[in-house]
Amino acid sequence: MAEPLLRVTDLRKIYGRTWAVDGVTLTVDRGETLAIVGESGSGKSTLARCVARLAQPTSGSVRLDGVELATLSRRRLRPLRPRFQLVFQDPSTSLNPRWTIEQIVREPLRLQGVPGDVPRLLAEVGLDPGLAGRRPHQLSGGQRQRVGIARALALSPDLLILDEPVTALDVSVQAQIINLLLRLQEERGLGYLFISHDLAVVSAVAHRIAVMHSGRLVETGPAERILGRPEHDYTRALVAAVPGG
Ligand SMILES: Nc1ncnc2c1ncn2[C@@H]1O[C@H](COP(=O)(O)OP(=O)(O)OP(=O)(O)O)[C@@H](O)[C@H]1O
Repeated sequence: MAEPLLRVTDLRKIYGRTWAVDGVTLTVDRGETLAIVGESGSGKSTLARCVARLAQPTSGSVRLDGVELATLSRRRLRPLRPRFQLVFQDPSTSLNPRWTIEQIVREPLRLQGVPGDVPRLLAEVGLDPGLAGRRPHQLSGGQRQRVGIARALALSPDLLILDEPVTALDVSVQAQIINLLLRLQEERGLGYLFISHDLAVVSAVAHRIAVMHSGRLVETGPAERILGRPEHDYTRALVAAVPGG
């Protein structure tokens, strides 16, 4: 069988006495969205940060296309960074307010020393390339998140780690960003590790869902099965809490 794009095995992260991530095993294929759902404090963001190596895992394995990331030095990790990129929850804090949109989207290209077509990236995420000279505060929340996505796409990654990417947005804007993410996945064959506490959002994007509780995955399966016939009590409670669910 082909190696999945992302294979996380028995990943752990301890903060003081808290096992924020406690033995997580999962895979994400090319073109697939695995959503991680769970309440606040269940460890979702820590998992995302460990996979992206913004936090150093305490133990366990993170393999991208079979290459181990968890134990690589920063220097050896650097050439692999373009292949996995993060999109953050709040574009108003994750985009440098002093930079223009052009500078923000160009930054990963500059750091890797590669050329790139910023106007084309802006157009690809549905932004008028004429906005390139503006600064983040001159854009709407949805436009800012499109900039965050354009920045993440600049180095042509295989995997996007999306940490609550639409949580800070109005519901109507959420739908537009979700549609954009679906289109980009189809066009580019991207794998998504999609972190969200919102099951309504997750039902629109996920192929599979992993349910996280106290640092562990209590249940993983196809999205329809997890949402329609949850097996674990914790998942049942999450699903029951969704309006109309
Ligand atoms: N840098 C840190 N230092 C100490 N403890 C931390 C740190 N980051 C997370 N934790 C703890 O790890 C646990 C998991 O937190 P995490 O933020 O990963 O959960 P989450 O599911 O993403 O929650 P939220 O949706 O509120 O961000 C919590 O108990 C949290 O207090």
